[in-house]
Amino acid sequence: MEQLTINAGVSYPVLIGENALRETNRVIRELKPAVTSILLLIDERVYELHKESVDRHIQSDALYILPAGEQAKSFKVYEQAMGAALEAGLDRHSLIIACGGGATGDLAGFTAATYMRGIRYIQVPTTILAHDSAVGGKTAINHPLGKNMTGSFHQPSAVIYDRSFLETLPLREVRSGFAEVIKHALIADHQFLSELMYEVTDLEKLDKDFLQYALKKGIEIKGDIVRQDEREQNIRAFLNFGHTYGHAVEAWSGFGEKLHGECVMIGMVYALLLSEKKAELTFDVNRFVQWVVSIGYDLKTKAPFDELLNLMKKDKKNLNRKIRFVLLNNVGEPVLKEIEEEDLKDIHFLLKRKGEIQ
Ligand SMILES: O=C(O)C(=O)C[C@@H](O)[C@H](O)[C@H](O)COP(=O)(O)O
Repeated sequence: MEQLTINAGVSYPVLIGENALRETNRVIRELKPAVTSILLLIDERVYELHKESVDRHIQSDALYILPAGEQAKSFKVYEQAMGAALEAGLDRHSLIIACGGGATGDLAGFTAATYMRGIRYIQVPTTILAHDSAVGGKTAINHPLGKNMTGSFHQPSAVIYDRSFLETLPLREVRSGFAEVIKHALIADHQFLSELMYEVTDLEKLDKDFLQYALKKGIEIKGDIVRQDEREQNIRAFLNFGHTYGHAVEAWSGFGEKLHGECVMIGMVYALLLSEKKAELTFDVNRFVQWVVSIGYDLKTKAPFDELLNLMKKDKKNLNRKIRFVLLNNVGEPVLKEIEEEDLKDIHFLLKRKGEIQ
């Protein structure tokens, strides 16, 4: 098992490896002040598939089962989770444990951030996607008008990433999560991207050790950015590469029809095409597109431009009503730029053509 430390205002460990879950009770015992009671918020599918090891290694005083996937990030489920915390009698020294993918972590983290104005929580991510969302303290729920519109920066006390959860992930979830790994490479590390493009030819047959290496690398890249800018005042926005258009597609399709990472991949290709036009990108975007299509990403979307534009107008990176995009001057050289609507429209139709001939 490997251990990383994230420094983002506070410091906390990320344990990553085959049997990381076994460390849960030790990690909790080491928290100061001592934890008085524990509420486990867990994704229903994860509980179905991993009940035995979860019950054995996570000793909670109360448990509340959340709907699987993005549906958990609603005001209704937030109210229910808050109710579960109140009924369990959590106090200010209690702990919430989030066991599930990105949506579970975001909902549980937001519940912890707001319960009695903030209590501690631990992330137990169970998906590839959550190597990203479990680290860095962004917690939120969705609004029909936009993704993650109600939220808070609230760092976890620890992240316990047991890779045995990943073995039961459906291929679509693997693909969705891997988009965020690719994002970390694109924004920060040319060499890492080359390794991914060379090694990953079939997402169904990912080598376990290579996957752990890639997840750790992604977490290190993210940790380094979050250490410098916890609250997204500047460079943390780079972690949002692919998310401006991606979140718009996700919200347009009603949160669920397409998975988050599937939308982020569409958004990243969009941002790469935009980077060719509005930044100095000379990287071979066509080769990248061929690779991602060959490993199963679908770049098609039926979303009409005007509706995506209205959603992008609500993006959290915007300033003074101007849409701002993370572009790349090169792989590993992100830049935040204001973009005009005409350019956004041109690239929307360029991406549509690429999607149709993929
Ligand atoms: O941690 C960040 O910062 C990110 O932007 C990472 C994203 O991959 C993640 O999906 C995040 O939750 C999106 O945040 P938002 O601010 O665009 O809602």
